[in-house]
Amino acid sequence: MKLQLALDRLTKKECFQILKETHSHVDWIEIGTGVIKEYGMQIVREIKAAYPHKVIVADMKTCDAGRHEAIQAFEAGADIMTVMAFSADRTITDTMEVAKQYHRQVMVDLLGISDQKRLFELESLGVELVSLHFGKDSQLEGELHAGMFRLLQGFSNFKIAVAGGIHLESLPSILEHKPDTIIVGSAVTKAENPAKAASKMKGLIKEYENDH
Ligand SMILES: O=C([C@H](O)CO)[C@H](O)[C@H](O)COP(=O)(O)O
Repeated sequence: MKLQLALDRLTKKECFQILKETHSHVDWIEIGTGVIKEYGMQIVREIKAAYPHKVIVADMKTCDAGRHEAIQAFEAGADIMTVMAFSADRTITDTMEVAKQYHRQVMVDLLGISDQKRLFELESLGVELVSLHFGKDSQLEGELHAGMFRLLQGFSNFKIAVAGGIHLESLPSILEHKPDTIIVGSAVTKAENPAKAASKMKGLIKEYENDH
């Protein structure tokens, strides 16, 4: 299982400081949507240049103009870009077509999707990687819960990432669902000691993998 660190609501200086402290504990680095909106594709370029061996996820949250935005992300050095599951099919297939040309990947963000019908459609579009996502604003009124994994029941072909306010206490119950990637933002970036928080997260993941 990979640990993906999401850099959200941070200045560029803070992003680099947190990466300096945590990079050895994380597998994938996500440049958050808000950070991209603040600094543009340049920050994706700079983080890829600083961490060339890490998988860089540009959280574009593309919902239209898929071809253009996928090119933007991959040209900037992203290994994975995100597109919203509620987008038009054509938006999703265009991003995947560009990804194929660049030998990169697309992560389809399931934020707001609660019906398996869309999952069947995504499967038939050839989607390979999805992220189960409990949004930041919803986190003000609740928590990512195990029931959300029901959406993906029966879909063995998807690689699954999971995100949404995951913290040290909630991580063990998420691990039980064996996602391929665990996305963690605030629990690390807002921690008093981000390195310690990331190392504990990675430690729990490794421990679970050793035991199962
Ligand atoms: O995608 C995200 C969210 O929509 C804000 O842009 C976050 O990267 C994702 O939710 C992980 O962050 P935390 O919820 O803070 O763990």
